[in-house]
Amino acid sequence: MIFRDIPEPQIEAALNLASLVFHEQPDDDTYQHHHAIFRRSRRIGAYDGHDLVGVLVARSFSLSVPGGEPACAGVTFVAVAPTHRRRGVLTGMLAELYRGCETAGQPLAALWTSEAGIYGRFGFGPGTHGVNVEIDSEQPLRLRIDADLRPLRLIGADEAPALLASYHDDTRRVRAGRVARDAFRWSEEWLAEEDEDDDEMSPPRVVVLGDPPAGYAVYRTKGEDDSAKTPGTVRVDEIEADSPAVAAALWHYLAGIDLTGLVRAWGRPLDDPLLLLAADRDQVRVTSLFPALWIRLVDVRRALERRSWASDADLVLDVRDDRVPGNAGRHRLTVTGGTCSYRRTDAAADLTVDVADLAACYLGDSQVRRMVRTGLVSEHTPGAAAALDAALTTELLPHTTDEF
Ligand SMILES: CC(=O)SCCNC(=O)CCNC(=O)[C@H](O)C(C)(C)COP(=O)(O)OP(=O)(O)OC[C@H]1O[C@@H](n2cnc3c(N)ncnc32)[C@H](O)[C@@H]1OP(=O)(O)O
Repeated sequence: MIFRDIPEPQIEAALNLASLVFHEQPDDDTYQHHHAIFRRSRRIGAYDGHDLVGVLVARSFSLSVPGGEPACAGVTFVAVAPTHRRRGVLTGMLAELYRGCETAGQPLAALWTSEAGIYGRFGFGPGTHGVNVEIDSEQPLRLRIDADLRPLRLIGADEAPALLASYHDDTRRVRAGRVARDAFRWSEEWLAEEDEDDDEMSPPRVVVLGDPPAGYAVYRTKGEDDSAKTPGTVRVDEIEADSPAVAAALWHYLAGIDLTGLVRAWGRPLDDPLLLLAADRDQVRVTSLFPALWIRLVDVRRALERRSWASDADLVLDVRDDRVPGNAGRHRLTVTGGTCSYRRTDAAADLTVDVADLAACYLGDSQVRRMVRTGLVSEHTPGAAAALDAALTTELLPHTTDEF
């Protein structure tokens, strides 16, 4: 088996392999869209002789981390021919990816899983979580604070990138785990006319409060479904607000749209203020909690050095990583004044941690102390886990909206 980049003339073969594996028959528009993604990305192929039997696409973007935004390989379209499963094709493609990340200066890789059981063994850990929230909007939404009364306005999806891109970038500075959106991402993906998963959904609607914007929401609607006994539904894809009062105004608007009786907000952050603002938690319910973006610290030293830190620390980490040997072993993490250095050492370890668990804690989502309590991380020096947690902590939990 040979692993190498897929040349542009073979994109069609790679797309055909992906369609076969994902049991899909994309229409023309979707095919062209996927073709554009493949053209713009690194494409790793697995070849059995001349036959392409595996594909892995690595998109290139920056990911917000506390105090920075390092380059990240966004892994997607991972597909192995049904004839070649469980023969190490995925393993080989990921090894090739990790080698390429070093050359490309990408200390991080990230992905959304199809099945959560696949990627932990390759060093990925769930770096952000999301919650799905449902609001019963057959009755007026009751919130515990007053809403900002400034007028709301609907803008065209084509106007949104120019008006909202810098606002969205500001949110990335306070919420780690967010992908940078270029013009292609905004127009062709985030605000695409058709919803790729549900063709009954309306085009995207964008509502803005304030000028300049103090908050906005992106949503789609769907009419009542008699057979499923589902009322007209508002699906909220994104809502950002400068203040709780602005958030309250946007939620009231979304819950008050005529001919709808249900608001479904997908993948909200665990610390979404809505959950505290709701006067009736039977009306505003969390329906599921799931790992969202999985993160891989491909280069642990660079990844740690690219983020900012909340408190000083001096700890020796013994990192286990059997896929990227350069990461493995004992390193001294010294944090002073918000920045860190991370150097190899022979000193005794304070903590032994798998690289996937370190990734789960990297953006401030998971706690090292919890990992110690559950037996995943070994603490050799009492207090070491608490010290690392204090240094990693962030004001807001990390959160990812964009699937890729
Ligand atoms: C980011 C994304 O694109 S997510 C989409 C992932 N793609 C899919 O789900 C499409 C359908 N599935 C496939 O194409 C393939 O089965 C893949 C990509 C999931 C796995 O590819 P393979 O080449 O068979 O994996 P490979 O042989 O390298 O297996 C590596 C290890 O992962 C394990 N593994 C592979 N698939 C799975 C799975 N679905 N669940 C749990 N473990 C898995 C293997 O058992 C093996 O474990 P081992 O090292 O302990 O023996």
